[in-house]
Amino acid sequence: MNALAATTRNFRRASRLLDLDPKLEKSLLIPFREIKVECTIPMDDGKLASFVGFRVQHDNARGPMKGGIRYHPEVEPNEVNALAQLMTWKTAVAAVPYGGAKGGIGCSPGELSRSELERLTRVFTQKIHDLIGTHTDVPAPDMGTNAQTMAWILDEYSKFHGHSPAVVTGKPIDLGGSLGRDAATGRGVMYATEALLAEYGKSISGSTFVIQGFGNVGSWAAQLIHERGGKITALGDVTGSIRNKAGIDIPALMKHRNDGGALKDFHGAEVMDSAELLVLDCDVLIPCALGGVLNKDNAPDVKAKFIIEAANHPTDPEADEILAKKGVIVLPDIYANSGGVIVSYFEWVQNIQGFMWDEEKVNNELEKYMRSGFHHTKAMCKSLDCDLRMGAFTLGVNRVARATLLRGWEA
Ligand SMILES: NC(=O)C1=CN([C@@H]2O[C@H](COP(=O)(O)OP(=O)(O)OC[C@H]3O[C@@H](n4cnc5c(N)ncnc54)[C@H](O)[C@@H]3O)[C@@H](O)[C@H]2O)C=CC1
Ligand SMILES: O=C(O)CCC(=O)C(=O)O
Repeated sequence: MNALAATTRNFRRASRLLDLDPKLEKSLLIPFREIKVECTIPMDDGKLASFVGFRVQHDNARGPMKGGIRYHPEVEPNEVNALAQLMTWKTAVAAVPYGGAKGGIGCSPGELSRSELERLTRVFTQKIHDLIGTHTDVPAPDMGTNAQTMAWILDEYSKFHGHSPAVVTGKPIDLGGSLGRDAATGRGVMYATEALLAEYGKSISGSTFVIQGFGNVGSWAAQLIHERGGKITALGDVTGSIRNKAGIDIPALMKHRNDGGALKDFHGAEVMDSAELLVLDCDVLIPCALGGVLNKDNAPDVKAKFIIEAANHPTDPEADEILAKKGVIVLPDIYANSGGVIVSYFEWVQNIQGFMWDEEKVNNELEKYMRSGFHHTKAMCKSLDCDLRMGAFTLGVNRVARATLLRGWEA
């Protein structure tokens, strides 16, 4: 099922559980604005190349729209729409005063030089600068983008609007970024995992983990889980997968990666078939890469007892049903990976106040927000007798619906 159909299906199920008025349901579903722009740049060899950039602004009832910008060859309008909608429910579950948006450029960032990436980012910003802003729509990093990408957007935007640090989050610290933002999504995943396991009398220490994706989210989740005594028995990224039943030495793997080494060349583990990664025997499976990786074809073979959705929409609704029948507990993306946008909110607040927090404050506040999100999600599960995905969706959708009605925006 495509990403938008899957997200919309979950939204409609939540809407039915909440008994929303069909007109309100319709108004919540339709995006506020969809932007599609041509980005043509000269490449390093002097030839022109054209890329297509998107920004979908889904909803702003609860505040400025917020969400990452993805650089990936598979970026297309349908998926960006789904990701923007997910941001609307996610910011509401996290109880941060934002709506939802998402953007992206269809490109292969690994095949572009640094200067090509900079030109592409600046042209994209020139095309959308009038439609984003500190109090309208605030981008952040996602797959294939990072703090440097945000620095270029900030610089280009500021040429038109004056110095505006709060127009993007996930910036370098030297440009007003927040301490702790780089690790925030992975740290939030770790807190979410702790909270879920505790419900079942378990803990990170003594549990086994398999992680797909070793970029920003996956590598921080792996480090923080390893620090707390979790045993990571397998890991994979776009280049391949590795396993070690005794547990992978994550600090050693980080050093290997930071020295430019590929996963498959790491001496502390054996190379394995990536197709097997998601169905390996483990306590906790954490997808931290692409959407739709758990589907009707592989879900019957999943052996993990818990799935923590660090990636956005990694589980297709058909897989959800199969996993539920098998008794696998799935902690949904709109709660599990909300640590990133929570610390983005702290960054935005610090920029607006012109006052920086220390890292301990950022992490303590993040922990509070993650615990509160879990508590409120569980409360919805209890009152509506539903699973965690519907608990999180009903929590988020209900908060956005209330804000919409209070504004008098009912259709
Ligand atoms: N960066 C953030 O703050 C947040 C990211 N997310 C989600 O987390 C996921 C990962 O994002 P980041 O870590 O930021 O991206 P990233 O670009 O830093 O890392 C992506 C990782 O996924 C791997 N990957 C890509 N294609 C793959 C494939 N076919 N098979 C296996 N691995 C593959 C890459 O090799 C890399 O290790 C995405 O779904 C993103 O939307 C969610 C919330 C916040
Ligand atoms: O930090 C943010 O503003 C958004 C991060 C993001 O794109 C996501 O949570 O999927």
